[in-house]
Amino acid sequence: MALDILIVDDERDIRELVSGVLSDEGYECRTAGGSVEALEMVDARRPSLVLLDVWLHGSPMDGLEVLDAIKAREPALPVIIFSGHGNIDTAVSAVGRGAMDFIEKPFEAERLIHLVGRATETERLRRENTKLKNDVAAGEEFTGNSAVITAVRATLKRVANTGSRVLISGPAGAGKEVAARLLHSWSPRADKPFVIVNSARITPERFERELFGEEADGKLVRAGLLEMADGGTLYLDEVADMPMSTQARILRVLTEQSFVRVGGSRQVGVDVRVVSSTARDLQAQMEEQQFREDLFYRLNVVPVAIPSLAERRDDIPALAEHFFTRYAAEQGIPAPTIGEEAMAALQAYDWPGNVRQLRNVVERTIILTPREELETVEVGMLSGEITGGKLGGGNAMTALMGAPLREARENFEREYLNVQIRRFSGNISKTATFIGMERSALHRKLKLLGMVEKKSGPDKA
Ligand SMILES: Nc1ncnc2c1ncn2[C@@H]1O[C@H](COP(=O)(O)OP(=O)(O)OP(=O)(O)O)[C@@H](O)[C@H]1O
Repeated sequence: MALDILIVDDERDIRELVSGVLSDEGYECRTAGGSVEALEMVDARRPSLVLLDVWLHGSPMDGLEVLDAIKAREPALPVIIFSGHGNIDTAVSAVGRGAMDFIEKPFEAERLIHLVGRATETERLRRENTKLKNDVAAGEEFTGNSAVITAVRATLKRVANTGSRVLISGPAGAGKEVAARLLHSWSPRADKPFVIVNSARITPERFERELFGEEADGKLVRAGLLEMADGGTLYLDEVADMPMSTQARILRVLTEQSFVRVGGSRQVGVDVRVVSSTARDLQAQMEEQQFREDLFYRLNVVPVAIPSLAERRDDIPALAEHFFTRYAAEQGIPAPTIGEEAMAALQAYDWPGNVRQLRNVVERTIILTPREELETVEVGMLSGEITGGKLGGGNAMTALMGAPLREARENFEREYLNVQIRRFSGNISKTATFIGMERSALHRKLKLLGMVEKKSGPDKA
């Protein structure tokens, strides 16, 4: 995770010496011999720290003026001043003008390393935090062991090292971002930033500024998301919401690995891996001229589809346990066990909001249930939206009471089998085992009740 240091000194020997010492410490160094070149380099790519000489012979600006120019661009960018004997006063005034510290020439390598380490501490912490956040999100582990999620995980693992572009499709809340973070954490870019471009939340007017940053009179005004993602992964969330004009520009970035900031003319080079996601049918968007076909083919090198939770109900137990454990830990209580009936209700529900909704339901259950009752999660603790009328809820019971026994029994059986079959994703063998019936007997029962077997699910036997 090399931090980028810009060394500005008119003496070549000093530049080379400092750059040698710091490179040995694992920093990436750029050097400039004069003020124009120095500011040019700051504008081309924001460094993590600038080491700046007070005297810059042969330059239009001296060190203090360069310091002012840097602070005008990026007040938060740390600068350390090199001062010679006899200009300590100047160095002190530089600190008054925003320099972080100064170091007197000639200096010991140890002192230089110490000062640079201290000056870059904030930047290092910021990067480590980003990494930590990525790890935590990846720490979601992309829970689930259904066949489809296992296959998705295998694809992500296979392409993580390659740098190929990946397009993740699936409905809202299904886990597209979790998958993208996992891919990033498995890639060689893991310790570089994972930057999200949330296309649905950025207004079309602001889009290009957000993505490409701004420049005025050749000077950096604000770095954009692309620049911040340099070396890492850029996640284009809900890519179909990107305005057409931006689509054309992003296409150029993909082919040239460089771009021009808004209001600028210089080419800024970046090395980013682009992972995008969509909940919409991009094919239809293309037919309606809402999405560029050439961009689609560039982004969709490796397609990864994450189905809705209802299409992979076998993941529900693992996900529910994962969230109950997590939210119980947050409340400082032991992870509850999930009662059989409660689990059946969770597995039978359709989850229009997918994994996000499941997570919210679990969180709500943990918060709303008194602690002493939380040893086992019972069906009654789950919110009505999950159990509503499906599992012997009030309405269903009233309907049964109003019917003769035979009809009531048939209605009950129909309802019961419906839930169980959905719970096992249409797998008749698993359903039969669970309800304690022979498979053939279950077939007969379903026929008798006029229930058509679901055509989905791994086992249509
Ligand atoms: N496989 C998973 N394992 C653990 N948590 C998951 C998983 N999938 C989704 N989640 C949880 O659901 C939340 C929503 O997932 P995510 O943000 O990845 O969805 P998405 O498909 O990107 O949808 P959207 O575009 O609406 O954000 C995540 O914050 C995470 O808590």
